Amino acid sequence: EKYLPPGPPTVPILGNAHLMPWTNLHLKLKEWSDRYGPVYSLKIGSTTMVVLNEPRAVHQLMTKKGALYVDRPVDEQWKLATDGESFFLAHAGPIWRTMRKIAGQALSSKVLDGKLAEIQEAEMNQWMLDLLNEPEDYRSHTMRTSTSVTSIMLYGHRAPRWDGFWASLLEAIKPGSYLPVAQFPILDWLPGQFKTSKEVAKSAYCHNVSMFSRARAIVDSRRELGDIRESLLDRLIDGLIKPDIPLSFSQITHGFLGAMHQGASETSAMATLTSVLFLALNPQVQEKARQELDRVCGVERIPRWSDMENLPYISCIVKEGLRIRPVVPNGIPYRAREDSWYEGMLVPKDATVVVPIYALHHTYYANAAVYNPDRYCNNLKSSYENASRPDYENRDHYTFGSGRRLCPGIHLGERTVWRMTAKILWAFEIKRAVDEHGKDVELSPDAYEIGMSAAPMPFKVRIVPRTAKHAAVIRSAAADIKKFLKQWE
Ligand code: HEM
Repeated sequence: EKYLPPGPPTVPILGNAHLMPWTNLHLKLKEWSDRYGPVYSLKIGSTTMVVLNEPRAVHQLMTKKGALYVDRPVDEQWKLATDGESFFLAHAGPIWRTMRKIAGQALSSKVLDGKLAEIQEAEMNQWMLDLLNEPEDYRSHTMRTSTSVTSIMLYGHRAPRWDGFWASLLEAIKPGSYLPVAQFPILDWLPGQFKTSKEVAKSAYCHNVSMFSRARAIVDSRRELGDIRESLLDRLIDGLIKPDIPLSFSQITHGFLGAMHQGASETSAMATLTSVLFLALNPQVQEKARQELDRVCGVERIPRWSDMENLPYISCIVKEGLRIRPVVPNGIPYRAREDSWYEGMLVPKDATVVVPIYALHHTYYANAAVYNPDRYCNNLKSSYENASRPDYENRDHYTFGSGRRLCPGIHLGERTVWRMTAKILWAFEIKRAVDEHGKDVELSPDAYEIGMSAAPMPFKVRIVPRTAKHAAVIRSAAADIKKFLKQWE
């Protein structure tokens, strides 16, 4: 005990459990770091949690000793809700390793930028048309587009409408709904009525299994009709991707593809909505982006991912949005496999290890609370390249996690947010909404709903085409892609 990192004073039995807040844990994790040091520990009953709010500690432990921090904490509630199969929470054994390898190959930058590039661009162009026609519904259009891109990649089916089956996959119950704080085992210390009941976890499991099974059934039926597509599931079924060890039907359908869909759709949409919010609050950033876009694409051409190297300021905007409001503010916790040491402090075997993404982003970046895309003008490497750079002090952000459990959708997530950011800025002005008296409607950069992920609460903005010419280009591009998109329905 005496070698543990410092932390708040404990009380008998509870340890620090009574100090855990019900909301805004991300702010508390930062506050404790300011008080007790960047690496600190908490006692939750008999368990130890170690928080690493320091780039050096994350590098030394999560990257250099990654094999020790590759597991997730063991939690009964998680097991009930996922049958122990979910990619997110799986024990880091052979099945998890097999899933990681398949995801790494299927969602590599090469695959995404090959045959699948055109369909991602087309979906985003459709999004622009939707914004043009129904700007007030920008939130649901953004969610539909993000979930559609994911279902095309995973299942070969797009979500043409917000009220159809493929969009409804987004309603798969997220870990956050049955794990409000269970990831930090405080719930075991609270009276029964406050606990997330086991029933909730079990019903999350049944709901998700039925959604993911239906997705699989749709793919199986279309394949029976000879319609074979370029999706991850199609390639798995055809043996074009060969798992190192055989995965059962349920492991592929629920634990792997289902979990990937859960991890993909909302995260990318929320990251884009954060950029929309901060861009509305910072018209000067929009103006600077437009100058770059006009120089590279003019009015005639919609920007594409292949323009990325020539549009560095767009990449800065994407990175700054991911930094200032990370989508998973407290990360997903890890479990220490063995005792290890950091600067004379013990991280004991079985400790829950937390990399507090929001706290890191708001401690180590100059004027961290200020939205300033320019901070990235000398760091245009991808998030993936940044995650493994040896000069860890210059890492762009931790929004996709750390170490060996780094988000396997990092390339797809980054591309989706980049494409949306470039296209919306090229085509539209994002203006503050005005009320009936002509006054700006209040926009708060802090109005977020925070559970396991952080989602900006619905906010009002006006999304206005920059010129009639821009609107015409959107309409003509959308007419061209209608037929192309049809083949994914
Ligand atoms: C902006 C978009 C995204 C963000 C911010 C994001 C963030 C994260 C974070 C923070 C983690 C935890 C990493 C860790 O434990 O260190 C994670 C894990 C994961 N993400 Fe993402 N993600 C995004 C997009 C995606 C996409 C597009 C997919 C799949 C197509 C995906 C699938 C997953 C999966 C399966 C895991 C669990 C991996 C494991 O435990 O081994 N995510 N993501």
